[in-house]
Amino acid sequence: MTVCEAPGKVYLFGEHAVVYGEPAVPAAIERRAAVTAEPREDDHVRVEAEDLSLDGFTVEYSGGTSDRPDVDVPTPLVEAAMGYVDAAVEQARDAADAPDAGFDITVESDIPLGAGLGSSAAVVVAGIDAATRALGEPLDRRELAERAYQAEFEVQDGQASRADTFCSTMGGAVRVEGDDCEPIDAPNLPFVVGFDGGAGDTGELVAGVRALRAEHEFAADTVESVGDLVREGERLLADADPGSEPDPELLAALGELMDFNHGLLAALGVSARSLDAMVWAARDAGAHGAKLTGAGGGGCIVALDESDATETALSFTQGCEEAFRAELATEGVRVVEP
Ligand SMILES: Nc1ncnc2c1ncn2[C@@H]1O[C@H](COP(=O)(O)OP(=O)(O)O)[C@@H](O)[C@H]1O
Ligand SMILES: C[C@@](O)(CCOP(=O)(O)O)CC(=O)O
Ligand SMILES: [Mg+2]
Repeated sequence: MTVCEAPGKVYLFGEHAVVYGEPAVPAAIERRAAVTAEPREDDHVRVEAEDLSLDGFTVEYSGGTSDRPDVDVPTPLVEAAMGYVDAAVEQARDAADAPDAGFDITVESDIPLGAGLGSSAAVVVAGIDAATRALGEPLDRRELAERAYQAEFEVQDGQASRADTFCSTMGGAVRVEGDDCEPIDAPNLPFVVGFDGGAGDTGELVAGVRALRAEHEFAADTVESVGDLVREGERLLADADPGSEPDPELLAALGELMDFNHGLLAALGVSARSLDAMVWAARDAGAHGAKLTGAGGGGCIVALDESDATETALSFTQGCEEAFRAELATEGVRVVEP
């Protein structure tokens, strides 16, 4: 039995624009998905995903995607939920040259689903790592990240960047621009997350931005402007002392860029009333800056505040279901049981 766990992430800045080749800076946070992989004698895959919103379920199916699991929940829900685990198993089979390998897979996660904290990437990264290790063919982290990206790319119909999967694999803060992915030094940023209890459909939201961008030059310019502010944010981070407590001037400058980034994302149509309400509650509470994180449409915002004021204000904000401090996860995917 092999167990690996991988972290979720917040976007300091750059989501959506990163899909079109602009740079983005996500940072891994201490909320993890743990995947257990136990090889089987046959070619079946049995998946236990207790944390899924459909009250959790267990399914068993044989190799290949044509054979759908036999469970008592609507097929589209199962397919949506199974997609990433399926894709991870396929990548592991391919990497280990074991097309008929079967597994018992268990997923346990404390990352809310579809909320912009990268639960899909964490499941895929931990899943491929656990399954390849269980087959005795561990991957180096660069290959693991690349295969995890391929898996997300397939499930999301060709609409994915390498940002989530690279960040979840490596941990810490990273910068991603096209296929150029590098860990970066970052100070210990005081992230506060607000969660509206809902979710957004990543594929649909990305497709919406794609359509806007194709239709209006000003939407394409907006995407480019996101890239410009990310480049400015990168310069700020590069000048800061890595690993230290950030000084107030740096926090103020990063926060200003986050505020700007949220405005541009809202212009691109991916914010929501609940996300805007949480962003404003954070700003009113004195956060240095606040923005939605991830695909948007619903889910989470991230704010910078070293005091407790933002977390407290969010917990009293209508539409905010949960507020918590998110520590930077300096370690990416890790083995819990070899
Ligand atoms: N604990 C889990 N078990 C199985 N699948 C999961 C789990 N967590 C997330 N997933 C998969 O990831 C999907 C959400 O991914 P996505 O829409 O990209 O949002 P995000 O990555 O922001 O959480 C879920 O619908 C499900 O398919
Ligand atoms: C919108 C996007 O930039 C980020 C999506 O993040 P999440 O799956 O919502 O955590 C898409 C991508 O980069 O693959
Ligand atoms: Mg995702």
